[in-house]
Amino acid sequence: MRRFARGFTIVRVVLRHGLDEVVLSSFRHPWLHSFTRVITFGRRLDAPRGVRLRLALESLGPIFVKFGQVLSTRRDLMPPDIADELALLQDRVPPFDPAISVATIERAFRRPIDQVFVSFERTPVASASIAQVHFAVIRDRHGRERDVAVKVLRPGMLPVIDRDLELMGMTAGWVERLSADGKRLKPRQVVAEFDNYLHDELDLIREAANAAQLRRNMKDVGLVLIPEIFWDYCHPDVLVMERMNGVPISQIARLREAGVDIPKLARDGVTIFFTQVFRDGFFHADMHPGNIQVSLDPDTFGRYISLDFGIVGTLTESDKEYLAQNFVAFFRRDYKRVAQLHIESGWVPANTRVNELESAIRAVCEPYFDRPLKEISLGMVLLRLFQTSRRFQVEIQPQLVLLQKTLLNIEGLGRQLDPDLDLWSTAKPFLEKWMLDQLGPKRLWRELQLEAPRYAKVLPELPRLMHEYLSRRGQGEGRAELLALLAEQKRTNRLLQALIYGGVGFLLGLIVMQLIARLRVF
Ligand SMILES: Nc1ncnc2c1ncn2[C@@H]1O[C@H](COP(=O)(O)OP(=O)(O)OP(=O)(O)O)[C@@H](O)[C@H]1O
Repeated sequence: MRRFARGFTIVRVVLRHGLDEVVLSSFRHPWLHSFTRVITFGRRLDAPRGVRLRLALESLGPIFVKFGQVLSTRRDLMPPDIADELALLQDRVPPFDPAISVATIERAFRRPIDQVFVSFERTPVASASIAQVHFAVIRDRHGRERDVAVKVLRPGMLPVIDRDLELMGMTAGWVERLSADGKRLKPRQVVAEFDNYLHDELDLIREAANAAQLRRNMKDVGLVLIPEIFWDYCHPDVLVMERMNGVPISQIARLREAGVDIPKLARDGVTIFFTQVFRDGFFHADMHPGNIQVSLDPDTFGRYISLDFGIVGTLTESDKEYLAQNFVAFFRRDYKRVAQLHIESGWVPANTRVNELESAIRAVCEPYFDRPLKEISLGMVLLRLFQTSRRFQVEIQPQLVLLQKTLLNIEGLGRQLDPDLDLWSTAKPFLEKWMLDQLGPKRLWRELQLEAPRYAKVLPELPRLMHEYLSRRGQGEGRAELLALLAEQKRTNRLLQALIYGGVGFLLGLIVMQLIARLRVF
């Protein structure tokens, strides 16, 4: 019954905001259009479609707002006017009663709150649809008091999320079946991805693990601080981490006044991003200014502070390699190579014609080279490439979409800090060094080291494996082949030995003759 009522509310909101025009525009069933025209007779719609969609999602509640935020990053699927409007969605909800935070913590740790924390601030510092943050003090393993931030999950979210997701899934099914664009847009897949993403966000242990991994990765870079996780105080519903004290990155005037080198800050942001992406293949993918602060503490002055680790992106070795090569080929204007890389990496179907893709990519990229390099937005180039790929039946990989979104965030942030920031010259030495590492002896040595334990295990087993193989193959052809091979190998070895001994003997002979000749001279 509840599901029915919720479904009814959704239809009402869709009709009130005139979204039937958007939803039904590609539907092939004329009776649906006539029917909605009749039931919405006399309706006036003044705002553009993107604004109406944003307002509708806001009125449907936080889960739909989150859905809109996720959709805004899928610029490979959304028309630009809608994506821009969805990007304005704010996850603003009133805080929940602190008594609920306390109850959640007490349930998680099965102790009264004053036995969990030395002190706990009931008024939250921030509140969003999924969680709320409070400050507190704990006693760590060494008995020291530590200031912490406590993230508490909003209770009862799971059933609400599941109900809304079920309705979204149902609607996506209709769109896929009835809309002419259904096959390309893959709405059911989009909802399934959102489902995964939301359920991940409901597990704060996962977020804590992301933070711990990023902190370890970034330790030697010395440009960014990531809160320490207090694992003894973590639970799927509660995350306790070091409390950070920084100035929000958006307060540039305050940072400048405090003496922070702002252009360096912009360059450091790019370095951090490229290190996370290309060195580690593990990057913070929610880099909006609300999650970034700058430290003014004398020991860590001018360093970034990263917060909120709910969304991270991961890249495989081959993704990283192809991306780096793409960037380098792009800056050399080698569009053929860019096209070949897209095919080799499997980002476009193998039967794509290189020259067609090459000329489409040229049309995307060439206009950028009329501008100074510092004005080229790599995020924008990637976005255009994705849009071009749509014509080539490409299914954009989710990790690349996350990367492109983060790149846009970083560029936006960097240029806000320093309008003269030249992203390419900041990134180029990094990428070139990385490529050298990938292809050079360092990489070979690293791979040998990685493989060594496997060889160490396999080598002593080799005679046994050989024997097993021979007995399995019995006296048949296989055995004869193998024996022939072994005989051949023995012959080759003998030949090599003869050559080496012969060569060494010849050299020794030459040296002795030279010595005798010299002795004669003296
Ligand atoms: N370790 C911390 N130290 C100090 N303040 C923190 C810390 N973690 C979070 N905060 C504060 O809480 C706010 C919200 O935190 P966070 O972004 O992690 O929550 P969220 O629920 O994921 O919010 P949103 O989804 O809106 O980004 C931060 O902007 C910051 O002000």
